[in-house]
Amino acid sequence: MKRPDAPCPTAPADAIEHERLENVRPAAWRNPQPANCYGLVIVGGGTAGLVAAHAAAALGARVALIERNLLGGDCLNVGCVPSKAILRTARLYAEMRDAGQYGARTPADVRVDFAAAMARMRGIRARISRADSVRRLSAAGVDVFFGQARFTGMDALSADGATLRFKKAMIATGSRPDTPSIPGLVEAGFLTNENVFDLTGLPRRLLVIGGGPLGCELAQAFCRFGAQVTIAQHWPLFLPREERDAAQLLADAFARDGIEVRLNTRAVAVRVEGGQKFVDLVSDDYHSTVAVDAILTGTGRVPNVDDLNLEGAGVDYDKADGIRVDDFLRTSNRRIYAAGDACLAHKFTHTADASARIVVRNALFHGRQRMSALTIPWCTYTDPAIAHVGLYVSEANRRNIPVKTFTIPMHEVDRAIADGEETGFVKIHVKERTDRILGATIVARHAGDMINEITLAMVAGIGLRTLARVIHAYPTQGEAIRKAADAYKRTRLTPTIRSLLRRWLQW
Ligand SMILES: Cc1cc2nc3c(=O)[nH]c(=O)nc-3n(C[C@H](O)[C@H](O)[C@H](O)COP(=O)(O)OP(=O)(O)OC[C@H]3O[C@@H](n4cnc5c(N)ncnc54)[C@H](O)[C@@H]3O)c2cc1C
Ligand SMILES: NC(=O)c1ccc[n+]([C@@H]2O[C@H](COP(=O)([O-])OP(=O)(O)OC[C@H]3O[C@@H](n4cnc5c(N)ncnc54)[C@H](O)[C@@H]3O)[C@@H](O)[C@H]2O)c1
Repeated sequence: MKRPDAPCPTAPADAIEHERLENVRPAAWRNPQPANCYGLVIVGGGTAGLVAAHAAAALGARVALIERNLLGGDCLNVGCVPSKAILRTARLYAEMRDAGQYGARTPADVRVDFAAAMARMRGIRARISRADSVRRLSAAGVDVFFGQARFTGMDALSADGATLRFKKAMIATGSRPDTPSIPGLVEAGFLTNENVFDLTGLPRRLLVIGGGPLGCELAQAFCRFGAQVTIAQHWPLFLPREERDAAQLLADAFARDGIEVRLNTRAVAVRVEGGQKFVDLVSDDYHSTVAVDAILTGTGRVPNVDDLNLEGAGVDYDKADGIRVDDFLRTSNRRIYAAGDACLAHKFTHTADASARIVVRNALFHGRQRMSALTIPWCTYTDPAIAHVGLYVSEANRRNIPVKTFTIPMHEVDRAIADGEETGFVKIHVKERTDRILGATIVARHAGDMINEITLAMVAGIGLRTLARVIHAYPTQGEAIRKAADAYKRTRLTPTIRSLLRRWLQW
C-alpha cells in the first residue's frame, strides 16, 4: 500500500484535532537546512524514533529525525492511546448496565453517546501529543524533517529534497495493518486501526476479523458501546499465544458481553448488497453468512520496509519479518541500526522504547547491549485483561525445563471480591525445586499493572521466597501475587520439617 507524504486525513477537523496536528505536524513547518553530517539520523518519528532522538540529543549527539506522516506514530495517533481511551468509556457503559451487581441501580436510560466517547478520546490524544511534539524535539536540539526518507547510499538519506549524511542511522519505520486476502473485502471497504478512530457514528452491526489483541480489545469496546459485534478468529482460541485457560476466560467474558464468538472461523468472501456487507464465514464444514454494516480487520502487521531503498544502503530485510538485525540491533550495514515494529517480533510500544534505548547505547557508545537480555511483559487490555511475562509452560516443556506452577484464583482475593472483579487468576511458574520465577500469566481487571511486579522480580533476580516477605497493602488485587508466593513457601514444609515444628510447638 502506497503511503501519502502528506498527513493522513483525520475526522472531524475541529479545534482538538488542530491542537494535535499542530503538535505532531505543524502546518507552517519548514524543514531546516541539514547539517554537514549527523551523528545519528533516525527514520520514523513513532515511539522508537522519538525515544532515540531525545536520548541521543540529551547525550550531546547531533541528531536528525525524518517523519513522513505524524510524530507519535501508531501508538499516539492510531494505536495504544486512542484504543485505551475508548476502552475506558466502554467499560463505564458496561458497569452502568451491570450496576445491580454493585448494589446500585442501573440508570433508567443508559443511552450511549458514541460521538462523545470519540470526542473524549480525541481530547486525550491531543493532550498526550504535547509530549511527542515537534516543539519538544526542536527544543532538545533535534533537526526535524517531514517527508519520505530514502537511502541514497551507505551513509546518506534524502528527505524532501535534502540530503542528510550520517555517521550512524536508525530505521524506526514501524508497521502497518495487514490486509487479509479475502475476495471482495477491499471493494466493500473496511476499517483498520488507521481509520477506526475517525468514526463519529457507531456501526449498528460490526464484524471483527482477527482475534489478536487488536481485534479482542476493539470488539469488546464496540460491543459495550451497543454495536452487535461478531468476532471471527481462525484459531480455536483468542490470543493464541496465551495460556489456554486465560484465552478461555476471555471467550467466556465476550459471550457474557453479548459478542457473537466465532472461533476456528475464517472469513472467505465479502459482497455488498443493498448497502449491507455480507461476509461468508467457514468453520470446518459449517458455512454461514453474516450481514453487517462495517468490518474491522485486526489480522496482524506488515513492517514498513518499502520505498526506503534499503538495497542501496546494503540493509537486508524481509517483507514479512522486517529489517534483519543481530542481537545488538545492527543491520547488515554496520552504520545502520533498527528498532521497534520495523524489526521486532514483539510489536509493542514498550519494546519500541526499550530497543531504541539499546540502539542509542550501541550505536553511539560502541555498547554491547543485547536485545535478548530484555524481559518483556505484555498485556491485552480487555476486561478482564490478560498479561504475560517470561516463559509459558509449553515453552519450558519444549526446553526441558521442569516447571512448578502456583495459581491463585482472583475469587480468593478480598479486594477482587469487594470490587466485583473476581474473574481471572495469577499464575506464576518457577523452576521446579527452586523459587526462580520463569514466567507468569495474570488474568485480572488490572493485570497490566500487576504484571510489572513479576517483571521487576525477574529482572532483579528476586524469587518467590522474597516475594512472600514483601508486605502488600491490604486490600489490593496485587495481594494475589503474595498469596502465590505463600503457596510456594508452604511447599518448603517437608514432612520432616513439619514434624519438627509440631514437636517444638507441643513442647
Ligand atoms: C490499535 C492498536 C493498539 C495498540 N495498543 C498497544 C498497547 O496497548 N500497548 C503496546 O505496548 N502497544 C500497543 N500497540 C502497538 C504499538 O502501537 C506499536 O508497537 C508501536 O507504535 C511501535 O512503535 P514504532 O516506533 O516502532 O513504530 P510506529 O509507531 O509505527 O512509528 C513509525 C513511524 O515511522 C514513519 N515512517 C515509516 N516509513 C517512513 C519513511 N520511509 N520515512 C519517514 N518516516 C517513515 C511512520 O509514519 C511512523 O510515524 C498497539 C497497536 C495498535 C495498532
Ligand atoms: N494491548 C496491546 O499491547 C496491543 C493492542 C492492540 C494491538 N497490539 C499490537 O498490534 C499488533 C497488531 O495486532 P493484531 O491483533 O492485528 O495482530 P496479531 O497478529 O497479534 O493477531 C491477529 C489474529 O488474527 C487472526 N487472523 C489472521 N487472519 C485471519 C482471518 N483471515 N480470519 C480470522 N482470523 C484471522 C490470527 O490468527 C491472529 O490470532 C500486534 O503486534 C500487537 O502486539 C498490541
